Order: sequence, then C-alpha cells, then structure tokens
Amino acid sequence: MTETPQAKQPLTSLPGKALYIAPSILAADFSRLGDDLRQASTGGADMVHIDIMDGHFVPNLSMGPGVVQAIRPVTALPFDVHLMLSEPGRYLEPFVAAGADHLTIHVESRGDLPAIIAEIHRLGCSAGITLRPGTPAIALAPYLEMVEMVLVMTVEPGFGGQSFMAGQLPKITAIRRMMRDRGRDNMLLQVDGGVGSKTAQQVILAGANVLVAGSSVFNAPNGIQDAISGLRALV
Ligand SMILES: O=C(CO)[C@H](O)[C@H](O)COP(=O)(O)O
Repeated sequence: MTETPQAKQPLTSLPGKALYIAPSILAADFSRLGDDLRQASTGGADMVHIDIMDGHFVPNLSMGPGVVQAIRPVTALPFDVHLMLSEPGRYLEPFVAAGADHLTIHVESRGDLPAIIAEIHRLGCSAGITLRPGTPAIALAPYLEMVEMVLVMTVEPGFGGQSFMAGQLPKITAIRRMMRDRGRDNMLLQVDGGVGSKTAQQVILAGANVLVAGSSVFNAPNGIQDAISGLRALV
C-alpha cells in the first residue's frame, strides 16, 4: 500500500510564538534516531532541524533523502532542512518528496538563487537563506523579500558540537534591522551553532526567534525534554 504523503507545513503555518525551538538531529544518537526524535517531538520542539552536507560545500557528509523519508512517519512536526550543498538546486525535489517542509539554502552556493527559492515555493515549502560566519549580512539583502526565514550560522557549518561564535551577534541584530526596514519584522530569524542554556539568551536579545540546538538538546544531562523546556523558559 502506498502511504499518503503528509500535507506540507511551510514554516508560515507555525502557530504564533515568541520563540521556536528546532532540535538538530545531527547531534542525535543515530543508532536510535527514531526514539530521540520522538522524545524531541513530545518534549516540546516546534520543528525538526535536519542538516544535509555534501562533503564539498562543507568538509563533512551527513544524510540524504532516504534518512529524511525514514523518519518522516515518526513525528508530525515540520521538517526544517538546511542544505549545505554546493548545488542545492539539484536536490530540492528529492528532499521535498522525502518529507521536507522548509528548505534553507546558502547564499554562497552555486546556481540562480532567486529561481531556486521560487522552485522551493512551487514545491509547497517555505524557503530560507543562510550565510557562513565570514559572509557579511549585506549579502542577504537581495533575497530578504523572497524568503520566509534567515538562518545565521554561529559556527562554521559542517560539524555539530562546536563553540558558539559570539562575534556573530551583531550580524543577528543587523539582519533583524534589515527585516524591520523592509516591513518584514514578522520574519523568522534562526540561529544555529553552539546554542544552549549559556548562549541562547544573547541570541534572543540580538533578535533571533528560532533556536537550532543540537548537542545542548540531544546530549543534555537531564534529557531531551528538560533541555527543550529550559530553552523555552528563556523568554
Ligand atoms: O548546522 C550545523 C553544523 O553545520 C548544526 O546544526 C549545528 O552546529 C548544531 O549543532 P550544535 O548545537 O551541536 O552546535
């Protein structure tokens, strides 16, 4: 029997909240990924952050559409997929077919980015744009009115468990200001990399409203649910 695909949940369909928590499964125990994901889902996560790496755009490989498809039945939460790929345009359809609800691409990646963003929308998903720590905020300016979310990386993309780069905080503030200047203050501003109880407050004060948390959630001493509640309690 063929399963009916779940209706897409672009991030614009999220219920209004001051803060959204997006556990990054890169830090989950892959030998029991379904269990970890289920705990994050029942523990209060708002979406599931999935990191896709091609070993070229970043010096690491992670997972492909097969893994996304395998975990799709585990939770009804939206799948927020971060494409760390040199040529993201080549892989949109497989990830959307596997269950992605949102796709974020890098401003440094190759291709006609406005056309890629339009294709993400045509496939029924919301779209995001992100940048490496060394790329200035202004590089996003041409795309801010095309996407629903901006992701600021507070580590060099490619590996989980790295230290938070506090030098990226002014960039978060600058991007929030750019959103306001365009009358788009309701946009999602996501931060990813080293986010946990010691760093989340600064990120929120700088203007973020979506926290990606990998190690601080999946390796938390008191469990996944406790870590998510702790982050949520910060606002
Ligand atoms: O995108 C990533 C790495 O490229 C990870 O999502 C990010 O680093 C989260 O991991 P952690 O919370 O452990 O830092």
